[in-house]
Amino acid sequence: MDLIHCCVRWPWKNFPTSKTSLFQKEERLRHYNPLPLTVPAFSNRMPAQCVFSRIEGKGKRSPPPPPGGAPAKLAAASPVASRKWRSSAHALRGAPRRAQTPGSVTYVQSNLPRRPVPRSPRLRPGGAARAPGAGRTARSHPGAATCPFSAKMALASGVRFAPRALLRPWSSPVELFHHDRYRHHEPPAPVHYEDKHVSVVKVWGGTEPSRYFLITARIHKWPSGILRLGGINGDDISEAPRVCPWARRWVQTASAGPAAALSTGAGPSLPLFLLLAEWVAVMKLRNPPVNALSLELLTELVISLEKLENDKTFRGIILTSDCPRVFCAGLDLTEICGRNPAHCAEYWKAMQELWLRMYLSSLVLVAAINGACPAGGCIIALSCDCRVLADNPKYRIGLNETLLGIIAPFWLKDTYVNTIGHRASEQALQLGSLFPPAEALQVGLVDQVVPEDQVQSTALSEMARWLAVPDHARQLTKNMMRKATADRLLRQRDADTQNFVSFVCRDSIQKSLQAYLEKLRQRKG
Ligand SMILES: CCCCCCCCCCCC/C=C/CC(=O)SCCNC(=O)CCNC(=O)[C@H](O)C(C)(C)COP(=O)(O)OP(=O)(O)OC[C@H]1O[C@@H](n2cnc3c(N)ncnc32)[C@H](O)[C@@H]1OP(=O)(O)O
Repeated sequence: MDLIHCCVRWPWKNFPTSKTSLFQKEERLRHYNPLPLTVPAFSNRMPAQCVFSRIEGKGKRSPPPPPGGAPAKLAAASPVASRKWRSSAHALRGAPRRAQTPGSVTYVQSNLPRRPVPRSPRLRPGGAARAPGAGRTARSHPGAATCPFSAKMALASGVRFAPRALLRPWSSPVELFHHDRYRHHEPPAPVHYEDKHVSVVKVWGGTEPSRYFLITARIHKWPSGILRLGGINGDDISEAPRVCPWARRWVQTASAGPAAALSTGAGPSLPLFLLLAEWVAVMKLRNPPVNALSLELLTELVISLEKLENDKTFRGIILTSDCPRVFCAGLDLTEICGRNPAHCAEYWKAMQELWLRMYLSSLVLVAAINGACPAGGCIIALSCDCRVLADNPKYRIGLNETLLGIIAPFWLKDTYVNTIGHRASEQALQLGSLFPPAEALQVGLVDQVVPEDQVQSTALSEMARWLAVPDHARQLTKNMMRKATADRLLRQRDADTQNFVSFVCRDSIQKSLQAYLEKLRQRKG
């Protein structure tokens, strides 16, 4: 299994979930002393100030750490990073303004007189930034100096903007990078590009489609200005010509925010700013050939879930498959076929544990189902909060246990009933129905069916939608909806394990499992 964590620094620990709080935070932001901070180009320890510290004095910029180093640092620093930042923010507020170092481009001041900043701008999440005075001219105010994009960028690109827009969180550069915290880190892809607006200095992260990446780019008119562009892409970003229009457009539309920038064509059209507020982990199941739930995979999943749950910086997980054409083939039948009862018991306990963790997870779980999803695979998907299925008639989803001669245990049945209702479950369970996408959508097994290349981006938009809800309210509601079902298993866990073991260890069941496995192998031939 592969874990990919994408993260974005945001100035506040909790992303504002309502317009009011957004305004409040924006106000707070305005009053920060816009001192140039010298931070390492790839610092993981400045979750907030990074946003305002793109511009660094000459000779002061630390070289970026090797990409392999950053994730490790981040892993260590993430929970305390915001605390550290808070204390540095306090220190900053009282600190005297430093003289600008030669060569640094820290403040962007226009000659226009300052005007009081209106107090109630109209913010449109995801849309073009609109504030009183928008579209008339580029102005400066104390806060504008903190944004390295602001006036110069607008002048360079001809974009007309309002100063308030420059302060908008999503008009600031955002950072997004992907790394595999627990396993390995991919080397950055060699992508270079240069044009009159921007040159891409480095791309961090993989170039594989639908991966997360970070582009470090240089804005030409600001020799010392480094911009980091984060992105989520369904496209292959390894082709420079595709990166650059994206990057350029991002720059040009910075005043309208990344969401608008991403919807300009090269990036997916997402309300990205919501997603960018916190960290989202992407878990890719990777147990070839069919992501069968082996004991090892179950254990990995449980451990990873626990880690992510305990890491308070994460708010959501997107679960998807790294194996072509299969999301998850369900129980690994080789784990229960021809094995001793002790092994079967251990295996089933791991399955219960995973279901309990997923079903009651406080994180938002979105299943990006990019392949076939039978039986246990379907249960994994149903334990998530939301399911996006690729529109391919071969990608069928459902509980087909009866066709194997086995019976779905009560908690699998309950999960099914909770999702599609009693009558539909009764029918589907008895018939062992595997639904093609259109039918799965109709019966309510999945929430969206989209073209295959849009599964990841749709999952991300869904994630944004779920993350827009305050965590505590969403979590309590989830708990209220699901606890009784989970409690039922918790009360009967041992009995359920015994039932499972005695059932699958029966000779007749072993024979039918063997025959089924044989059939699968022959089908391949
Ligand atoms: C009255 C009291 C009752 C008490 C009740 C007690 C409780 C009883 C408990 C019973 C358990 C209930 C829970 C069951 C949940 C399950 O998950 S059961 C597993 C069901 N899974 C399936 O049926 C999926 C079968 N696989 C497929 O349909 C296909 O493989 C696929 C659509 C997923 C992918 O197709 P394709 O890409 O064409 O690959 P294949 O060529 O078919 O397979 C490649 C390779 O993988 C092997 N394989 C496939 N599935 C599994 C699997 N689930 N486990 C292990 N191995 C699998 C397949 O054999 C091939 O192997 P070789 O490469 O040929 O060796």
